[in-house]
Amino acid sequence: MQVSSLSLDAFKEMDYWALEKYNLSIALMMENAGLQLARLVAKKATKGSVITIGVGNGNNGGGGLVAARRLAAWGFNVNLDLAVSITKELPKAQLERALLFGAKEGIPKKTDIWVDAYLGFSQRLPLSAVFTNKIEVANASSAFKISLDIPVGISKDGKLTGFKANQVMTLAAPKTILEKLPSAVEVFVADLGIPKSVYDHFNIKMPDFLKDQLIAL
Ligand SMILES: NC(=O)C1=CN([C@@H]2O[C@H](COP(=O)(O)OP(=O)(O)OC[C@H]3O[C@@H](n4cnc5c(N)ncnc54)[C@H](O)[C@@H]3O)[C@@H](O)[C@H]2O)[C@@H](O)CC1
Ligand SMILES: [K+]
Repeated sequence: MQVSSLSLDAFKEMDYWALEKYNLSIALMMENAGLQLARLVAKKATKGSVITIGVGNGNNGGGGLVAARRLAAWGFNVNLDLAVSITKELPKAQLERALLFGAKEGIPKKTDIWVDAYLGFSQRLPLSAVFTNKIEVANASSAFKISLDIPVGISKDGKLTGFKANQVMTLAAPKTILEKLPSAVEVFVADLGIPKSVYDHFNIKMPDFLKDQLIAL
């Protein structure tokens, strides 16, 4: 029987296998993730929308920074809430590009759309104080909230204890941890460019990415 949702560990295994077997790189997949995230944000935004993207020092942050660059390129007002110093090679390069494209560092007075690319599937609970403080500030804002991959601070049983996302854009395949989110939270799955043979190998149903690379679940 094929499954459609994966545990985070099963997803990491599939992801790693795809990277190795098909000579894919994280940078390449991050580019796909960031483009789909930018599309989802742009659907919600209007011309004058103020967008804040919360960024951590990992690949989740890197995906958020690709989205920041794409949104800035489309003319949006993009702000970056850097939770920690961005020192890792890949997110650092993405940060430099996003700034060159016109994204600004800092939290503006009012945000219309707040994106959580603070932490993704490598987050360990409890979060450090710097992240809990960031989540508190974001949750106190009236902004529409979108999480990349999984919300920062989500508990193992899927309780939305952290960032209060209105939408979650998860990558490549649905994750079981997202099944227990409140029903009002809209979950989307985005195409990372992983081929069908990888889904078949792991006995997972591939979302119909031929139709659209961003699918509402
Ligand atoms: N193929 C892939 O693996 C891809 C992954 N992408 C994204 O990358 C994410 C995973 O990236 P990473 O593994 O770099 O990690 P994350 O971005 O989830 O986390 C970054 C780092 O935060 C630190 N951290 C973890 N728990 C913490 C805590 N409690 N307090 C403070 N710091 C903490 C860790 O050092 C961790 O490495 C995914 O969720 C997804 O969004 C995408 O960008 C593209 C492709
Ligand atoms: K996230």
